[in-house]
Amino acid sequence: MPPVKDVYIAVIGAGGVGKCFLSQLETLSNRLTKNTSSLKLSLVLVSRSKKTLYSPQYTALPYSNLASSLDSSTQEPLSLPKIIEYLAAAPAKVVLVDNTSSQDVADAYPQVLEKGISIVTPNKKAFSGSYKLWQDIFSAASTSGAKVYHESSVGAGLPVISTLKELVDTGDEVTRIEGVFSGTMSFLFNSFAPTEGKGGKWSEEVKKAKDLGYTEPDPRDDLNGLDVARKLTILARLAGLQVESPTSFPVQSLIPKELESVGSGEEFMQRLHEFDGQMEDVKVQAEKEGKVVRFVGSIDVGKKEVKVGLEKFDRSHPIAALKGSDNIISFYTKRYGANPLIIQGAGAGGEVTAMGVTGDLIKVLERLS
Ligand SMILES: NC(=O)C1=CN([C@@H]2O[C@H](COP(=O)(O)OP(=O)(O)OC[C@H]3O[C@@H](n4cnc5c(N)ncnc54)[C@H](OP(=O)(O)O)[C@@H]3O)[C@@H](O)[C@H]2O)C=CC1
Ligand SMILES: N[C@@H](CC=O)C(=O)O
Ligand code: NA
Repeated sequence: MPPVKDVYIAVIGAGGVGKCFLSQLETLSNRLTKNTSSLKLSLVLVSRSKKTLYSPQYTALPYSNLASSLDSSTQEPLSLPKIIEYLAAAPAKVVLVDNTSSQDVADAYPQVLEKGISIVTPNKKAFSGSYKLWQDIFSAASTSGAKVYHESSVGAGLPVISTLKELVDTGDEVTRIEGVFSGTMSFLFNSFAPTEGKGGKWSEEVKKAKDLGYTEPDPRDDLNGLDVARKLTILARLAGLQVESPTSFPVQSLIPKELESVGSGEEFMQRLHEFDGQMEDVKVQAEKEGKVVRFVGSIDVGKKEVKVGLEKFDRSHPIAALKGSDNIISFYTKRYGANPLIIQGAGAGGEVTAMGVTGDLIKVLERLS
């Protein structure tokens, strides 16, 4: 039997996605042990915004009661530089799993990768931040040999990024990418403006989307179009466009003007119902044309144009007929011709997002030398 190779796993962020990931990690770890794999995964650190639980000697943390052990941890919370220092000193390969939506954590990826620590993440901030950060991340990874995967940053666990990379790497020419890229927006419009029936109140549907774990930690990041703009920035860059940032192209915001300067997400949620009439008008306008309204995005690679916003669709259109939090993403390419390659399914939710993260971890494990 080959000697057992240790791989240490550190998880930052234990919210909706993070908790599901930890449970999938436990299953993966047990499966490797049961199959007498040559790999042994040890969870050595878990952290939330104000709590850290870690193993100073890199022995594996137990999975039982992990959430409560983290909540009641009396260990001094480690700052990001301290976490990187701790992981860099580990006596084996390390994978950092970033399950936050933190820009600070994202900004540290180049330093993490430089130290040979691989990264898997659903966090969009690193790959849709400045173009310089994007370049620094991939150059640090190629210099150190560390791996970086972010499948769940677009379309949650749906194989969107891996598919686009394969189209590009095998020499296909991607001409256009379009569709519904937000689980939250999909859920909102499918329930607020359904193809049949009346639909619910806008603010109540927003609350439901938040309770179901579809929204960003602050739902305004979905409603202002920025979450979709981030995803399109990532896809456009992978398709070869040098998009500077998610604010460098037209993005329609659904935040009522009157609430743009509201300080907290909580206050925003409390006051949103005052402006339900605005979205109702948009819905009625589309209905007068026999259509429904949906929030979509598109990338025209040839024209170098990216845009995000509301559009009206016939009720029979595949985008109008989506259900739940489903995304639909169409890749138009030279090889696929007039009939695009289409990916459709749940685009938000803890379990499906964590699946993309765990899948990425498996890819890293397969590639670690
Ligand atoms: N939810 C979904 O359907 C999808 C989410 N994603 C992405 O997954 C990521 C996680 O989303 P989700 O789980 O829903 O969000 P949550 O708000 O539920 O969880 C975020 C977690 O990150 C922790 N956190 C935030 N900042 C820091 C920090 N600086 N250091 C340590 N921990 C931190 C929070 O700590 P605390 O618990 O203390 O607040 C919390 O545990 C986001 O990037 C999101 O965009 C991607 C696709 C789909
Ligand atoms: N808030 C996002 C979560 C996944 O990226 C969405 O609704 O799509
Ligand atoms: Na994905």
